[in-house]
Amino acid sequence: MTEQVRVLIADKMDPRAAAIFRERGIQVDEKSGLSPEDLQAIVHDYDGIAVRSSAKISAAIMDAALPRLKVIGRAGIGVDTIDVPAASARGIVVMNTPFGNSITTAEHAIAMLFALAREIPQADQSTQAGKWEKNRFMGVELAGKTLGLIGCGNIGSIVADRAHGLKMKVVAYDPFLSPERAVELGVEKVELDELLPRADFITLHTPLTDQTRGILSREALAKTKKGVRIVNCARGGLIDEAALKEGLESGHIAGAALDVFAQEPAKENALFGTPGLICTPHLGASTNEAQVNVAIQVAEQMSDFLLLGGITNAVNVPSLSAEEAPRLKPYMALAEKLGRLLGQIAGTEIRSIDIEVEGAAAELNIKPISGAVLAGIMRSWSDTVNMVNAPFLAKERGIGVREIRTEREGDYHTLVAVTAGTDNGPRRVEGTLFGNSAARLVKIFGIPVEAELTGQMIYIVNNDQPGFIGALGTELGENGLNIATFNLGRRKEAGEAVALVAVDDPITREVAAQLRELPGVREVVPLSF
Ligand SMILES: NC(=O)C1=CN([C@@H]2O[C@H](COP(=O)(O)OP(=O)(O)OC[C@H]3O[C@@H](n4cnc5c(N)ncnc54)[C@H](O)[C@@H]3O)[C@@H](O)[C@H]2O)C=CC1
Ligand SMILES: O=C(O)C(=O)COP(=O)(O)O
Repeated sequence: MTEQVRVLIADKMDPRAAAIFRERGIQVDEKSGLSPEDLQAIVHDYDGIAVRSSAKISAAIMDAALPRLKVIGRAGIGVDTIDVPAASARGIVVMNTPFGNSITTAEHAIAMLFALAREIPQADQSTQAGKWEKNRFMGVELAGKTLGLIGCGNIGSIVADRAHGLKMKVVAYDPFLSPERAVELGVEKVELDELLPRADFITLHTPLTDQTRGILSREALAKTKKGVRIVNCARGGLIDEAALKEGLESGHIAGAALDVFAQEPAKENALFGTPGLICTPHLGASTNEAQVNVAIQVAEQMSDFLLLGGITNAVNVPSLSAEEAPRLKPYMALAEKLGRLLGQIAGTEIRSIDIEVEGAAAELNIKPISGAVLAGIMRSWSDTVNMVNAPFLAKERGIGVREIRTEREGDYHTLVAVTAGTDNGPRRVEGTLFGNSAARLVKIFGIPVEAELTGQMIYIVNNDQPGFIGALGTELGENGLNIATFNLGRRKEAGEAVALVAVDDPITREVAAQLRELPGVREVVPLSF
């Protein structure tokens, strides 16, 4: 009986997320506002955890959630509250919903621009306090001003579009923005050092990474135009908060509108009360529309993954649609078996891995196939490897991986070949699918052999000589090992031969040693699949 799939919604989320999980037969618990300790205490019971930005998912929480946890779903964009490298190393998929709240967040940035330009929060407070300070509040127009975008991806592009509607000139600093895309968006692509002194308003729209942390540093802020107004609806760590406070106090910076803070929840912050500062409590994504979008998307994506193996919007593993997944499944099983075979025979000697797909296999997404090969190879070294962490582990061990696609068909309508580069030269295995589903090895180290890779097996290389098969059968029989299948191949008559023998029970070290003593035997490797 398969175990009930369970998901924890660990943050406040639109009820549609839970409804979707339930509709799809997944058991769901909703527990927002837990302390890290309380979260850590309960996570072992779940296959998936859905979060927004409040529940932080650290390596310690993942460790407590293993071996069961398979996926962390972010109902939103930023994954900086999830330790993604730790998830990758542990084989846990992390997915987000990259578009669901982008319009809403861009609109918040525009709202902040207006709030800064006309001091709306301050004027509101003063008016409701009965002061009627008509002469105190003198704003600036947005029309004709230069908006400097730092980060011009999904949200930055929407902000640019809205700013054009407001008749602003838009310049953007984003090293990954292509000149063609900049033209398409009608923005002028500039370097940061050019943007800083030119912009009347600056808005930030990058993720928080090691490269972007402190991008508006003290030095950068010093290069801005006098009277600049700054909006941050991206991440707190992007601005040096102490330098921002000084800039506001000195009057060099006319205003700053912050939705996000270096420390959240920001119940205390040295910036609070500084003249010209406007704050909202990380509301960028908080509209009904955005929350419905991200809740539905995250629940659909996580359910597709947990129930069907489909991967959408994962940030640490290539995508695989729920439609593709069933077609790829037999190939991934074949790829994993070929990998396991190589891993057990060539073991830790492997320095590089070439994965080739030919014929029908070449029409498919190669990434999951190569992920399965790597997982198969490395599973002989560690049993916590899966296709998510295998590419990272390969990289960590300095193993070069190449993927090669050949459209033409050879002897088989579909073929997956894996070549491991070792200190003793290349070792190549090839496999196909019979009837589009049954995995078969068809060639091992240049020798044609047809074998199902299953259960307990022995791989034997011997000199092709009369009497060997009889002697092998007798030796196995004397050790109480029943032969299930016997697959033979040879390079040429009286040359090198291989046998892949499936047996009903595991082969002990002692039996393997006895087999090595048989006349003409060159190599014996017990295998398990
Ligand atoms: N306040 C809120 O509630 C929300 C905040 N966000 C934040 O907004 C960020 C941006 O979201 P999207 O536009 O959807 O992401 P995106 O990935 O579409 O765009 C990010 C852009 O930043 C650029 N970038 C990366 N490194 C850079 C660097 N060193 N300098 C300049 N640009 C750089 C990228 O090239 C990319 O174009 C998210 O990562 C998230 O942290 C997102 C949604 C809601
Ligand atoms: O999507 C994002 O990156 C956000 O910052 C939104 O955060 P939230 O889901 O509102 O906690």
